[in-house]
Amino acid sequence: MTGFASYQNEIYLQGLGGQVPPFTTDVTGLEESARERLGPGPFWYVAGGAGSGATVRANREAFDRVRIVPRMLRDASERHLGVTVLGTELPAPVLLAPVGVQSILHPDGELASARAAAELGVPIVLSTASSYSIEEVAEASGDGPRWFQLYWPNDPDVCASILDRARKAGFTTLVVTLDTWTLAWRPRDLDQSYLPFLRAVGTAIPFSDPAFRAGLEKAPDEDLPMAILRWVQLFTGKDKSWDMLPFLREHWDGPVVLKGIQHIDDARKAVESGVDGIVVSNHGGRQVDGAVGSLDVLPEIVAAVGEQVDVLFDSGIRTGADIVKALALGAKAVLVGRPFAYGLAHGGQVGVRHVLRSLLADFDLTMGLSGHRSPAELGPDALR
Ligand SMILES: Cc1cc2nc3c(=O)[nH]c(=O)nc-3n(C[C@H](O)[C@H](O)[C@H](O)COP(=O)(O)O)c2cc1C
Ligand SMILES: O=C(O)C(=O)c1ccccc1
Repeated sequence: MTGFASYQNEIYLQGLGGQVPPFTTDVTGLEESARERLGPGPFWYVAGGAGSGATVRANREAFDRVRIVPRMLRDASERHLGVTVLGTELPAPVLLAPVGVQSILHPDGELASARAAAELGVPIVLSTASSYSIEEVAEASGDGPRWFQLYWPNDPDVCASILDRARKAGFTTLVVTLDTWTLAWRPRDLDQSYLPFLRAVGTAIPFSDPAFRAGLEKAPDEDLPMAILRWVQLFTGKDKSWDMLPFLREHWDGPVVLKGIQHIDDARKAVESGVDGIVVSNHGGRQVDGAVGSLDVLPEIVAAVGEQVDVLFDSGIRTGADIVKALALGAKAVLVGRPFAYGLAHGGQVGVRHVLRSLLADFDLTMGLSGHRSPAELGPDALR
């Protein structure tokens, strides 16, 4: 076995010396064990969804309705899983999704996940709601590939300043999240009155930003409530529209990707507005309750715009088979959210690395055993 699948051999061989993996290799089982490790606030902040949780369930049900049809005697023993997406070379078509406030899961937060991702060459997408600054995460990420996720602040000077810092710190691609201009009704968080930002977690990027600080009379550590208030005002987006996208182009010289697309008309608008890619995502079911499963809309969006822009996918990826399914339906790459967040909760950098290696090994083996040597060989005919 080659590549990521070698993690399987490594685990079995270590077993001969009496060693077992740091925690489960079943990524679908991580939520349960994270619940035992985390307090109810952080656990439900990650695991919860909008409203009744119907969209979280719809995301998984969409995967369950699609099945892989394996092919035999095609010599898929050697696989090449690498892809180039928007100018970034990926060892496999997988990125770490932007996940904010990671220090609620482990004190090393984004630094740990950046280090784990860099070890494997997997890109991170750093959230605007990071618990560490852009520059701190860039240092942890080292030579690792890194993209930056923007929550678009209402103040253009703050926006330009954050983008400037991200570019200077080696972030190559900009991912603009459109679906979270305010937080959804999230009963699991509301019942506990648990919101990390109001405790100044996930505010490191603006709090360390000169343009943000210029709008404050006192530094954030001298008047925390005021700084938090300004943070809320800045990131509760009121005034965004399609015709404002050129502003981002002016302030970013790399590829621009819109995250949170679910409707084909919005996918077409994204293309018309000249962006380079989209992420078909419903934010892991955290924003609109009762929404369609993200995988359900992927094929129609790929059919509408897949020739013009790179279509990425997230929401519900938990196994190697899920990655195969999303790629077969036309995604160029997938983003993984909660699984790596649970890995972080289980053991910082080592935990994220273990989750990523498990998921990638599972993907590698599922590719081979279903008769596919590379992502390019996957199409709708691989599925039923
Ligand atoms: C705890 C948590 C925090 C998140 N924070 C952000 C964020 O700051 N920015 C963003 O664009 N998406 C954020 N997301 C959404 C993820 O990027 C991604 O769309 C989603 O987690 C994918 O679904 P999955 O968790 O089922 O893989 C967050 C998700 C979780 C679970
Ligand atoms: O919780 C989320 O889903 C999310 O995207 C977010 C929004 C603002 C700050 C941190 C995370």
